[in-house]
Amino acid sequence: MNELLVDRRDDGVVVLTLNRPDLRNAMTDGMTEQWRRTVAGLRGDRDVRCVVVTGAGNAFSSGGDLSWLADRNAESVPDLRDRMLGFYRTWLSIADLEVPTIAAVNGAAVGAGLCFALACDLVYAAHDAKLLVPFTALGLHPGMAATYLLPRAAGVGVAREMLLTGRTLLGAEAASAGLVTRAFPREALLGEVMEIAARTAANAPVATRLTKIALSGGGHADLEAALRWESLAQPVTMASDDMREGLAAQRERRAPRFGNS
Ligand SMILES: C/C=C/C(=O)SCCNC(=O)CCNC(=O)[C@H](O)C(C)(C)COP(=O)(O)OP(=O)(O)OC[C@H]1O[C@@H](n2cnc3c(N)ncnc32)[C@H](O)[C@@H]1OP(=O)(O)O
Repeated sequence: MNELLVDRRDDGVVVLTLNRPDLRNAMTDGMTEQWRRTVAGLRGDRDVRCVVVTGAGNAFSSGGDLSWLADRNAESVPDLRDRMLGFYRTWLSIADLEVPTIAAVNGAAVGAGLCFALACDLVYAAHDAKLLVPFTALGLHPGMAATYLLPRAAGVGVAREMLLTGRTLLGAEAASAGLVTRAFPREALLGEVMEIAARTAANAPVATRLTKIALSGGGHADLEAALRWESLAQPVTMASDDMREGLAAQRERRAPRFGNS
């Protein structure tokens, strides 16, 4: 079974769909391996301008495969540690892509599935999507960088409540709490996300990649570090054909035609 669907569109947007709807897109070993190979193929591909991830059926992802977890009793902690590190790093490699990444959370996003969505640059959720991280209810310590990604997205208070009590947020509440970027009615979600992705993909590629790098460090950098980076990166784009094209398009009231560098 193809557990990860890949749709490459002409506008530079690639849509990756987790495809085990019968298990609510649980992250099985097969899907994890397909994800690893697919992301490796996208890395450095200059035709790709934006990556969208979503789930087939009515869920985004139900997270770790519960039947896999149930079979783990006999393995040693060091062996499991290696496997879990590989599992986390494979899925979170989405954060290493240089182009903008967008999660379209079309339904439930649970545990590792929610963390995976939060590793994207932008997270759009259906109003009624259930978002939760019930690790401790399953007798588990959080994984997939939950203790890093949740506080970073929504603040320590929201992260504490979700991780310690297991509280479920619906997409609309999650948007108010800052956990996700914005929420849309379920039937409108994918259309809205594809418009946002197309707009993002149409922006100047080098300027976009440099902006993503700046934002990923920017939250932690001090003002001086931000100014040092910007005073290097902005002149790089000032010297580019893309800026000349962007200014001409603005003057001529037309859509810009950026190069592929
Ligand atoms: C290391 C990583 C750890 C973690 O990620 S911890 C978190 C683990 N995940 C969970 O605890 C989520 C469990 N699933 C759910 O809460 C619900 O599902 C949903 C809210 C995601 C969706 O609810 P609904 O649409 O009502 O579906 P349904 O009837 O509960 O499930 C349909 C089928 O999907 C299987 N399934 C659901 N989640 C998982 C999973 N995470 N791993 C393996 N199978 C799963 C069920 O068992 C069932 O199967 P059948 O039709 O044979 O009864």
